[in-house]
Amino acid sequence: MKFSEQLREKCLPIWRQNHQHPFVTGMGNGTLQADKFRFYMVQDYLYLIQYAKVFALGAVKADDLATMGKFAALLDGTLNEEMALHRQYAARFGITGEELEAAQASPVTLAYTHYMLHAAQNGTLADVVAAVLPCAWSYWEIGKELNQIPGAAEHELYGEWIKMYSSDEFGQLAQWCIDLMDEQAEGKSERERARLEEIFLNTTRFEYLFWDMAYNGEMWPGDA
Ligand SMILES: Cc1ncc(C[n+]2csc(CCO)c2C)c(N)n1
Repeated sequence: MKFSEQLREKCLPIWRQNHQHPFVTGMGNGTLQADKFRFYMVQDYLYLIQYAKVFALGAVKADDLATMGKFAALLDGTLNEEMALHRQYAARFGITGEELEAAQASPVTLAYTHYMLHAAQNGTLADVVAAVLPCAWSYWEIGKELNQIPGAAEHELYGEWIKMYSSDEFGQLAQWCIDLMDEQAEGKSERERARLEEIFLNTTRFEYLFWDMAYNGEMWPGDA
């Protein structure tokens, strides 16, 4: 069995919880309250900034030009395309550029992004991939599932999100990460594989916590 298949099998119960989370099902059937998505958009913007840095670390840790180039392209795409799209999408929810720039990371956003950065900074290329893979893979799975719901991709608020993450372009990125994970896990010791599994499991858990944080609008105690 491929390493990525092992990872998926191990995390399947959490993936199921992600798919059943009211934030996710609410995007699919259009019942999610706009203010919950608004909260998510702001936090996700902050998340993407840090995620871009993890891609930059992928270029640092890679030891062949093709992989370095791919991480550099992902970094460019995230910073100069995806984040611009995010700002446009956010504007539809009344979120201004100033609000995005001034936003504070919630406890879960901070914990999740710092965990990924810690794993990436202190580990090998395999650690970088284990940290980013659940984000790409789980969003693709969720995007594809929601896209099968009749009318979901045309919903005026959540349709764009569903179209973006179910797109072939996004699927290719997820598949590239899966293949790189398998390639990097090859020949690694049991101990190293266990560490990669732990990173993958923890970022998978953080994906769930991120949906939950957005659904409940969780900020720091005392903050609005
Ligand atoms: C909490 C959270 N998790 C995953 C993603 C998905 N995602 C973010 S960046 C990226 C790679 C392509 O730029 C992917 C797949 C998200 N947006 N927010």
